[in-house]
Amino acid sequence: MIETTGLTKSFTRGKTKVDAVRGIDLSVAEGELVALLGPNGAGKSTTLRMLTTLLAPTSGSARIAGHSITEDRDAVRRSLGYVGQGNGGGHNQRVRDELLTQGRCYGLSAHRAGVRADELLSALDLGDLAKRTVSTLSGGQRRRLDIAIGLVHRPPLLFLDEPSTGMDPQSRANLWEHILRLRQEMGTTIVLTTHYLDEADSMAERVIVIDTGTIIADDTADALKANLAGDLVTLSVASADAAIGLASILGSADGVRDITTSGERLNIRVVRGDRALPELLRRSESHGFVVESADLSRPTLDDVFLGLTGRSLRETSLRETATV
Ligand SMILES: Nc1ncnc2c1ncn2[C@@H]1O[C@H](COP(=O)(O)OP(=O)(O)OP(=O)(O)O)[C@@H](O)[C@H]1O
Repeated sequence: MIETTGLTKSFTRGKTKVDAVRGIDLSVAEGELVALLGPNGAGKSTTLRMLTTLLAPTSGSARIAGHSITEDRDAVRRSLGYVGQGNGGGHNQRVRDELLTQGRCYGLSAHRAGVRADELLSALDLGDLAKRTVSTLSGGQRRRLDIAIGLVHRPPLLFLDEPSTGMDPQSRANLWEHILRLRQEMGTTIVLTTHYLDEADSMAERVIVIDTGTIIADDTADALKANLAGDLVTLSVASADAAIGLASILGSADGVRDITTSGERLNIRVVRGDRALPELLRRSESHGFVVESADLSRPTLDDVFLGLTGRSLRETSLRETATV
């Protein structure tokens, strides 16, 4: 559905050149649900804007549903829906009229535009709001309308740029219910960007981590967490000396990747915490160390980002948001 080779975009800001996207090679198959995850300014939106033909790449190429984004823009646009970061609905239109107008823009007859509008109102639970003016909708309702607008022409591919940013947890969960249902019913390929680590973790089948314009990891959330971060076992012993002594013994245990001590605590990165913990406790005991407490925590995608870049995604995003 999506194939890119060396996709690159540079901007010139005054005398400064900004390399927003630096040679992205990407392949997304039909029906996949992919999250692009990265801090502010990583190049996620610029990538989406190139793939949707809104921005011309500086170099490299991409094909959407077999069509070149530079040579066959009309066919590309017919193949995709794009829900950008801002709300797309005309504020003074009524909800159903907005969908009718969009359908007409895509060349549907008045009758077919009406049928499609009603289908989408029902699919996105907007039926009760059909006569409401867009400006009176809540943030979550507007986002659902945006998605309906993106789907008017039945595209096989839908791009969502931060679909749930700024929503409360309940509205986010509701939006996701709709996204997942649409996908199940229509088989739509979905590519979205998000800042929400938990969202990428639980909803996407594949997570592509982008930093400074390049892809730095691409896998399922589980595989990224297992391969790049690992679980964290924390053991406490009686003293800092005991912790240092025990660390030298546990370092060679199966599945241990890294051990650090902090006072009487040992922080042990392991491949699979559920398997490693019993072995670590057995070893400690057989060498005469008394473990006073043991804790196992699973990594988050933030740990993955930290492992890859040495920076926390959460902090990077917050810091960069603060300096905008
Ligand atoms: N039109 C533009 N002119 C100049 N620089 C731009 C332009 N659009 C984006 N950039 C710069 O390109 C880089 C990537 O921006 P982009 O919006 O793609 O990041 P992002 O990952 O989508 O960030 P966010 O999560 O904040 O939306 C940033 O440094 C941004 O300031």
